[in-house]
Order: sequence, then structure tokens, then C-alpha cells
Amino acid sequence: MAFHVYDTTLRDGAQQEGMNLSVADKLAIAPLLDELGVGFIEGGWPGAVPKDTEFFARAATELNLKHAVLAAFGATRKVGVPAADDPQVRALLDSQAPVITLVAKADIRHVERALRTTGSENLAMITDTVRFLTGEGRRVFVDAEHFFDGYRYDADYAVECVRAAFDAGAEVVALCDTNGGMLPDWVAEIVAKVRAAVGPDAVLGMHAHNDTGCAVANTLAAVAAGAEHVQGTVNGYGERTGNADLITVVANVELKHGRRLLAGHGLEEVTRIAHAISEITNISPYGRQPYVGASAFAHKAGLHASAIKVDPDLYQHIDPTAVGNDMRMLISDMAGRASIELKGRELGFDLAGQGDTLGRIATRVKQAEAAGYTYDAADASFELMLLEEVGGGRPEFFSVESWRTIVERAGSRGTEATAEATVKLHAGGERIVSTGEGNGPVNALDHALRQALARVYPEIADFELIDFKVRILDQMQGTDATTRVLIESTDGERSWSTVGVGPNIIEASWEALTDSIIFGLFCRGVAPR
Ligand SMILES: CC(=O)SCCNC(=O)CCNC(=O)[C@H](O)C(C)(C)COP(=O)(O)OP(=O)(O)OC[C@H]1O[C@@H](n2cnc3c(N)ncnc32)[C@H](O)[C@@H]1OP(=O)(O)O
Ligand SMILES: CC(=O)C(=O)O
Repeated sequence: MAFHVYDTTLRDGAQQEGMNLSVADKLAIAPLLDELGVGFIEGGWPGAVPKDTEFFARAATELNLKHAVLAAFGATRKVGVPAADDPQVRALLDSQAPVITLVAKADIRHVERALRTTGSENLAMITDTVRFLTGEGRRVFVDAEHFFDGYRYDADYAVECVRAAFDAGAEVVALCDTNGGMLPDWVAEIVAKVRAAVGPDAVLGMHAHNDTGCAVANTLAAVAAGAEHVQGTVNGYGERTGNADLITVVANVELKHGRRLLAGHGLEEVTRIAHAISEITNISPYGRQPYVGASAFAHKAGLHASAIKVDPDLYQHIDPTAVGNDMRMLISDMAGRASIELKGRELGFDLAGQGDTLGRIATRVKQAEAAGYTYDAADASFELMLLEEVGGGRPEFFSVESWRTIVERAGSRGTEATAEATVKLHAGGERIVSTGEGNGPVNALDHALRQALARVYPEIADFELIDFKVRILDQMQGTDATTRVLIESTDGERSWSTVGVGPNIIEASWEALTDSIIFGLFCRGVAPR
């Protein structure tokens, strides 16, 4: 029996607080899901949400899916209304989606209190709607809403709902943990009992929410107990705490159980696809996301690095390339010689066999981190340190004579303060004095520095500061505290981070700013002029 991977990013994922997908967003995400190799893409609820109605109308001409089949989501018919006359059921047909997934109540308490009807009318709503839609030539899946809570309250009724769906012609019944309150052992037990009740040929699915932090575990438990259809969302988006992260579910089943679920080779591209979808949803990727997170294969502890140097498998559960991710070494006060050697290798420095040098750099890192620097968030500053230690020195693009900045507020309270900075430096054989203005002292210094260097190094016109983070390190010291500044810069092609530490924010920022420019020029292969 074929296993189904059913993605509901565009429907249940879009129910996440703060997520607002336009039709264009949905049309951009669907091909990425198809590239991943999922079997079904639930596009939304046509007839209920106008954007979803438009999505299905445009999908017919604008999407060219290679693997995935579109599914339209909607509810069983209204109480007392024939399915054929229910406008929302009609809208599902009008969507032209080949698969229609109906949400049906499977908890008698919901039937009586939320639908305000009887158990038998709810069963009739399921039967009639499934029959009507299959009679119109559609494949029908049923999401048995609140199934697990319903089963724990009244197992016979919950199973009757599932049977009614299958008897009427539903191809799949997905058992839903709608409130997300289940635990893996409960799910395993209930799915096994339902499997026994409906027989071996009925396709059971699992739809899990993450309210107990167990959505993925619950989905895997359901699979182990006989479910052959998994629902979830990319990056675990969804209502409240989200849905089962389909990426983690699929990677676990494929890589741990050796069971192929995806069409094509999507798993090898899943890191890129997950991040591309994050770009569209405008929700920053979660660094610690299993498999695809930036930290999923990042190693900080020195002991880990020393074993990884012998064999990466000693500290990794899979080869990161299986999911399109990379191993990274992080440099910090927890680094040892092996960490420095491996990070050096990552950055193009061969330090193998140079025990004394590695020890010296590790000590320098530990001392700098004790003073407030942080290199795991500032790779570029660490690379500049390596250049000083083993790369023939930092490139001398310019030498600074002095800098100063003034903040002024002219006028009364309520008028905005402005800042002015003067930088004096030597570059290209000249002494350059430059002033800059800005909305704050760091901004003014940035302008003055770039202006001073612009003629000698026109390349810096491409550099842009994209993030600026300030952290007060010893907060008990009040205004005397040490300040750490992290700056992220880009030249449009790559981005890099630098760190500065100082007794005041301007000094710390100056260090991070100048390192950022030096590193950017170095990466471009510019020679000091
Ligand atoms: C578990 C889930 O996440 S399911 C997906 C939920 N998604 C959404 O709700 C998003 C889209 N929803 C909507 O746009 C609206 O809620 C609509 C258009 C569906 C309905 O809007 P309204 O007609 O204004 O009704 P309202 O939202 O207040 O209540 C839902 C109605 O559906 C009924 N209903 C709920 N579940 C079902 C079901 N499985 N089968 C049939 N009817 C149902 C409720 O009893 C209620 O009926 P009532 O209007 O007679 O009281
Ligand atoms: C259908 C669905 O989204 C749920 O029960 O959670």
C-alpha cells in the first residue's frame, strides 16, 4: 500500500498566529512542496476563505505540479441540509481539486455541544457528504476531528464515525489530535485498536498538533501502529503551538526506518526548501529545528570536535548532506585545539599538526570570550584572528589616526537629536579626513568611515549593514557596564558577522564596524592600496 505524505502548510500552517499568506505566497510555496516530493498539498478552504477560493482557481492554470495532488479542505454538510444544497460543499466541488478533505466531528461531546445535533445526524452528515462528493468523481479523505479525545471519552462513537466515512467511500481517514493533548503511548494504543476495528485495508492517517511537544513523536507512534498517511506542515507551522513538522516526520521515517516516502530526491534538498518557505512566510527559520536548522549540525564543545576530527559520525546522528545541511564548527570559550583545527579547515587554513599554534589560538579565544567577545556569532572576527595568528597578519587596508563623534540636540524637548562623526585615517597613500552625519553616533561613524574609504576602495559601496545587536554584559554595573556589539553585513552575495567589545557602545561598535569593512574587502580579494 502506498504511503501518503500530506502537507497542510497552506491550510493548517496558515492558521498560525501572525501568518498571513497571500494567494501569490501560496502559489510560490506549492511548487516548493512539490519539489520536496509530498504526495498531497492541501491548499486551503475554498468557499470559506476568499483567498483560498482564488488560490484553487489560479492553481488550475498557474501551477504545474509534478508529483503532488491538490486537496481542498472543507467541512461535512450543515445539520439538516442536503449535501448537494450546502453552498460550502458546492464550493469544494467548484474548486476542481481532485482530492477533497472533509473535517468531520468524531467526538460526541463536540457533536452535541458545538454542532448542537445528535450522534446519528453527525453520522449522516459524514455519510451524505462523502457519498455526494465521491459520486461527483472526487477522491475524498476525512479528517476525524478531535478523534483521540473523542475515543478516550466514547470509543464506540469515535470508531463509528471512522466506519461511516469508510463505508461511504472515503479513501483515507486521518485521526486528528486536534487539541494536541496526546502522548505517544496513548496514540500507539488507540491507533492499534482502530486498525483492528477497521481491518488491514483501510488507510488510516495521523494529524497531530504540538501542544504537548509530541506532535512528531505522536505521528511516528501512529505510523508504527499502522497509519499509512501522515499529515503535517513544513517547519511545523500551525494553530497554537503548531502541527507536526512534516520535515522531521519524513526525515525520521526515511532515514531511520529506511522507508521511502517522498517522490524524487526532495530530502536531499529539504534544508534549502525549508528556508525558501521561511522566506515566503516571512517567519525566521528556527535555528534548532531538527535536520534543517542552522544549528542542527553545529558543534561547540571542544570534546565533540576532538572526536569529530577522527570521524564526524562519532557526534552526528546522520550525515548532514542527506538533508542538504552542513556540519559547522563553532568557536567559543568551549573550544579546544581540535575545534580550532576543524574551524580553520572550514575557513581554508590547514593547521593540522600545529599543536602549539592551535593551543595559542584556543587560549586567545578563551581570554577574549572571558572579556566579552563571542565568536560563535561572529565567524568573520574569528577569521581575522586566524589571519593575525597564522595568515601573515590582517590586511592593512587603512590605518586609523583618530575618530570622534558628537551627539547634539538643537531646540527644545521633542526635537530629534542628531549625530556627527569625524574620522581621520590613512589609505591609498593619503591622509583622509571625513565627516558624516547620522541619526545616532554609530550611524554617523559608519557614514564617515565609508565616505573616507569610498574613493580608495569603491567596493565598499556594495557593503550594507543588515543587523546591529547590542548587549550589555555586566548588567549589575549600570552605565559602567561592558558593551558587546554584533554586526551583520552583506555585499549582496554573502553575509558575515563581526564583534566588538568595549567600555562603551561607540567604541565596541567602531571595532565591529572596522572589522566588518576589513573582512568584506579581504573576502572580495582586494589588495591593500
Ligand atoms: C480543526 C480545524 O482547524 S478545522 C479548520 C478550521 N478552519 C477555519 O475555521 C478557517 C475557515 N473558517 C471560516 O472561514 C468560517 O469559520 C466558516 C466560513 C467556515 C464558517 O463561518 P460561519 O458560517 O460564520 O460560522 P462559524 O464560524 O461561526 O461557525 C462554524 C459553523 O460550522 C459548523 N461546523 C463546525 N464543524 C463542522 C463540521 N465538521 N461539519 C459541519 N459543520 C460544522 C458549526 O456548528 C457552526 O455552525 P453554525 O453556524 O450553524 O453555528
Ligand atoms: C482537521 C484539523 O486541522 C484538526 O483536527 O486539527
